[in-house]
Amino acid sequence: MAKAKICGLMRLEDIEAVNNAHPEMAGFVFADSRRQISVPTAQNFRTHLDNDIKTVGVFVEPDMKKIEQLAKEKTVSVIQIHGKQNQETVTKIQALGLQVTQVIHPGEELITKPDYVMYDGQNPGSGQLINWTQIKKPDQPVFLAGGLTPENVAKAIQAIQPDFVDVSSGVETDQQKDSAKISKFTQEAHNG
Ligand SMILES: O=C(O)c1ccccc1N[C@@H]1O[C@H](COP(=O)(O)O)[C@@H](O)[C@H]1O
Repeated sequence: MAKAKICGLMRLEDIEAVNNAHPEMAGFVFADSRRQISVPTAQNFRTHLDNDIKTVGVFVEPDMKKIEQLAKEKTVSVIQIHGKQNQETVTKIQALGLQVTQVIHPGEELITKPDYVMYDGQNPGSGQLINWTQIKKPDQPVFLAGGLTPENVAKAIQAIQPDFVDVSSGVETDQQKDSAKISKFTQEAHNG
């Protein structure tokens, strides 16, 4: 069994699909991406999302002004950082009462002290599978991301035994979130 995070929600109907499937976390992308949403959109989505689903703000280079806004309005409770590791930034974000997920690549050493660690590829959100053979388990709860789908997630859980599995492209059809794929992915994660 692994917990699930569905990332890159862009429409109110995506929020409805996530409420129905009920993963543990949902992600809003603030990084430069076709999935990027604004802070007011994320605030609106948060009000429609079930209370017990944790929300995550996804950044490459953290924008502290946006992060302060997100913390103040309680729009997210976790910040996911794909960029360079920097302990000063991690500490600043934690001081706002938010948790931090540091993304690293297979084979890379963790040099910061985040709350969670995520293994993802060099091109986040591209649906590319990562090299599972180079994953070392840190002390923190670990997320596996990169190219997961409803079809391969059970195999990934069996191989790596991550605490969380994370998906964006793998639950889309024609670049939009697909409610049936979101349900199947979440079920497979919870049963895996
Ligand atoms: O989804 C994006 O566009 C994105 C942009 C910038 C940083 C991260 C992004 N997404 C993250 O990528 C992983 C894996 O995505 P995929 O399943 O391989 O498509 C996921 O954690 C998203 O949070």
